[in-house]
Amino acid sequence: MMLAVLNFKNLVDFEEQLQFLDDLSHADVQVDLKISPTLPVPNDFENFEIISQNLTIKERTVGEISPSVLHHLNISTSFIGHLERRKSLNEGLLIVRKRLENALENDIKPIISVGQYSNLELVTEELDILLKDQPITKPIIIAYESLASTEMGRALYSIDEIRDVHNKIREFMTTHYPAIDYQLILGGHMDEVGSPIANAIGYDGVLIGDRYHTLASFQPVLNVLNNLSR
Ligand SMILES: O=C(CO)COP(=O)(O)O
Repeated sequence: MMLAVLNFKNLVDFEEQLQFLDDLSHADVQVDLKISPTLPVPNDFENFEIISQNLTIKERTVGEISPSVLHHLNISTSFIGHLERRKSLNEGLLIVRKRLENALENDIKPIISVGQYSNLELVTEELDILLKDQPITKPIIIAYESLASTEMGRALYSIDEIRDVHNKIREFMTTHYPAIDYQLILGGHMDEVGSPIANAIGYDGVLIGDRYHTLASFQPVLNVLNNLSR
């Protein structure tokens, strides 16, 4: 089954997000769909999973989402170091590592985002900095995102490029972290055209941002994802 992660981001009106969730709860969803609204809401929908956009560090701090809040909402998956968050808030990899430690300690499945640099070698270096010596014993999700494509609002990569990234990350994980069970997803202007290509290359799923604000606008993508999952 394809994995599809939908991330609403902070500029999408929250009422609109709630309406989208409600409409989706009545829709035909065949794909493993995970959705992160700006504010986490209880994970009690039947045909998709609510996940968190962020998770705090272990030390005492203010204004961030704690594992306890997520457990209360029955949420068990969270983004760790989403690329745009890291860039806009100038957040370095060491703090992302601390978020990951907190996720692992509290049984929260991390979606680890990489792709800060477009250079292939740097993608696996970034991944290595995050994974090194972390006690990962349960499945994780690795999201590679073409950050430039998200920022520019169009697909800036060629099929060869996203295939190279896919093969490089798979090879790196097999060589350096053979014990880690992971799903690899692709982000960066993914839509009804890009999703089948990602699937054909071998990605386990796609990461989609805030370009769709209503079920009606998302429906063509959902139809394609449903078909890929059947
Ligand atoms: O950042 C993303 C998802 O979190 C991807 O955004 P786009 O789908 O708009 O490129």
